[in-house]
Amino acid sequence: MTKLFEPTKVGDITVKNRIVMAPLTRNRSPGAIPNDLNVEYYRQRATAGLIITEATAITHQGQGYADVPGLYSKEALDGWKRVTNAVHAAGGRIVVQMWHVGRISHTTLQPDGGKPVSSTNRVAKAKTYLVNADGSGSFADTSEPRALETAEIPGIIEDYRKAARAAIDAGFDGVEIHGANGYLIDQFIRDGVNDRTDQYGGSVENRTRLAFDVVDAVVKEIGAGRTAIRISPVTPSGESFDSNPQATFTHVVEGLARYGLAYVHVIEGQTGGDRDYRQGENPSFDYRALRQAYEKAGGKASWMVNNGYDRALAIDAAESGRADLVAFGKPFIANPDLVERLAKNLPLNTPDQSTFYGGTAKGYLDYPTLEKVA
Ligand SMILES: C=C(C(=O)O)c1ccccc1
Repeated sequence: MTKLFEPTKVGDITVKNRIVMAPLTRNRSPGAIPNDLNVEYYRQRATAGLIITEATAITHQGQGYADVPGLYSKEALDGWKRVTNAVHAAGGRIVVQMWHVGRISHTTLQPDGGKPVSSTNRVAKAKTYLVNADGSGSFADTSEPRALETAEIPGIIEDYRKAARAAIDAGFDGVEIHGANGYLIDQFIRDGVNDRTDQYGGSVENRTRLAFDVVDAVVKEIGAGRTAIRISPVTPSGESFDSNPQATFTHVVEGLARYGLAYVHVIEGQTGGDRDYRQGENPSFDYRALRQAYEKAGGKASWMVNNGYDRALAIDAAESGRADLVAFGKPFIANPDLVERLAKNLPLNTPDQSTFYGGTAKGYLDYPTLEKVA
């Protein structure tokens, strides 16, 4: 059997294979509280070596889409406890993706209808998902943000620390800090978004300060072996842009190397799109060089790759050592038993895009598994 299906250690977490369920927003947790549907959805997919939950807001301010779950209320944490119990009972391992959306939000989703916060006061040309009074869902332009005051930033870091502690107390095997896809941390990292003049803006050292302060706080709270981070060097999601992604993200991974993290999760290319997406006039991003820089700086975390992987590409990535773990998104939506299908090289169900966001069990719990079609 190829390496992709072999067990391995990811920080403190022992996983039974290298196939990871990528974070997938599904907008099926009204009130930001995980419910029975969510429990069953994650339980169905527990044969993954590791499940990364959908992006989960660390605070009300960190929420940017309707009906996504949170990590900040007792009801939500009780709901997550049921999810982690179900996944563990099924032999799975699960980490939560901790999310602060920054400016990718809408005033109607913010505390007291306030402005979303970011590194900048410039609005993103981006959409967020709202649920209308009649229960229907729709995408809306994100609202104009306000730039965080310097004095507010320690409070944001504290919010991540508290959420990480709450996650472990809710039974998660670890946390993935969402540093990708144009959300808050990425809004600080990218020089095309961050226009600050304080110690969190300008130089790459300053722009990455928030990312490292968050990693530092989470590692100190729950341990490096249960802490991971996701980055997306070139994705344009959330109108993200950086003038020199190779240099910027080489600095990011060199800084991460000192923490002994469980894994580093890298989205290769445009999230959900072109694997060879380029920012502006920059050449193709060199992902091998990125990992080499990480390891040259002393980094030892497992290396997780994502975006557009199929069976052959994933097997090659694992066999060649280019990646330790491969995360699959849409294939896991439609195939709860993806691991078995990949291991036996059997056909995959096709995901139904119309039921990705919002709704009920349809397109969420009802994809057929092999045993059902046998
Ligand atoms: C959390 C997301 C991300 O990381 O891109 C997301 C949010 C809404 C729709 C799809 C994806």
